[in-house]
Amino acid sequence: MRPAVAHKGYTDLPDKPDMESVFLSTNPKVHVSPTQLAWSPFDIPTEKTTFVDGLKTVAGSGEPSLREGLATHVYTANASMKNQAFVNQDGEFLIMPQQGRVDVQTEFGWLYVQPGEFLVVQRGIRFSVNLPDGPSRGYILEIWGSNFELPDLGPLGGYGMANARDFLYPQASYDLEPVSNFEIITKLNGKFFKSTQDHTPYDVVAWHGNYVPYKYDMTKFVNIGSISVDHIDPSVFTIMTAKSRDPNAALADVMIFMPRWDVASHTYRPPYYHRNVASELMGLIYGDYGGRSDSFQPGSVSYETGMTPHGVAYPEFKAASENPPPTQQISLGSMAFMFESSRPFTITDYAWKSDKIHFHETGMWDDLVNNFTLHLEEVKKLTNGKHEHGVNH
Ligand SMILES: O=C(O)Cc1cc(O)ccc1O
Ligand SMILES: [Fe+2]
Repeated sequence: MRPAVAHKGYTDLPDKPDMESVFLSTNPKVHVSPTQLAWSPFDIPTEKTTFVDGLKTVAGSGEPSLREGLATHVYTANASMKNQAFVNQDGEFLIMPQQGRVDVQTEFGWLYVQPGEFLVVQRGIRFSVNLPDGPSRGYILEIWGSNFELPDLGPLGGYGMANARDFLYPQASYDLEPVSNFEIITKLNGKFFKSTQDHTPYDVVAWHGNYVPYKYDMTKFVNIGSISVDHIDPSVFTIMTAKSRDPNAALADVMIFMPRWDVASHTYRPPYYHRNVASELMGLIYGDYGGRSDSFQPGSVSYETGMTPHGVAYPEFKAASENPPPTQQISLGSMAFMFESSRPFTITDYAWKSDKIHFHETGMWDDLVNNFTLHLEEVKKLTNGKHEHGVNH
């Protein structure tokens, strides 16, 4: 209804001592360590703290003005943002509540996000975090110079892992209440600024396009894994990826470790003891993650920099080494293969005329009845004929 440019100008806000945006080792405020690091859950303060007040940076790399790098934050909040919006002009925020739901108003509409889900708000979009039922704590991954996208599925084909259909977008919604004093907090180059305006930013009546906040329920993830041998590279657990300028290395991958069958034979199934190129910052939404650090709890953070050795503690190693392999196997003692092409084949004269050629007995599918209509008839009986075709009950 009113353009965002209509405001009363920017004023500087004091630096946030618990936030960082310059991760170059020449910055005396950042620390370098090859040690395995871990943090217990960060306390939710008792004094009034909004999402923006409660932002704290844990680790990162690069610097936002160069459009290169990323930062990992946690937030702890106990108060909704009232007549206040936040806009990050540095990069994209992926927000993963760990405790307490958040009801997030954005310029494009509302997104209600619970622990187990995450929300992505792109660079430059105003949003307010409301707490519908009490305090909230969560993890944030911020990326500079890139956007989150689904990974290529490669040989998996058309679907699996995070399916596009499970990403939810807000419905356009707008506020009409007269607002006399609305505050916008801007983050630019890690510094904070305030501007006020006498109208709400949530006055967008319609939108189109795809540069829009979205959310994803991580329990919808379709796990892919080995069904023969070997512990697969955890890249199979990638929900979203963000490209870097190096075609061979992502700026960031967001991965999930959730309940799944781990059925491989002759395989040590926990994460192998490893030293790898990736820097790994992990959190826990709920439950446990065996043996990673001595006190990894929901809300904790653990971190190893690339090439720092790590792996599970001895009790996990022992249990995994002693557990018998699963016994159920498909078609034990058989092996089939397939040659596949995008091209329709034609059949040679030799093959066509061969006395080996034969055709399927068409009757072999006759017993397949129309279960859909049969089911409807059944429902009709159970509902005394009140069930109508095509009506969704
Ligand atoms: O270190 C971890 O716990 C994460 C992880 C999981 C896995 O299955 C393989 C490698 C890896 O880094
Ligand atoms: Fe690892």
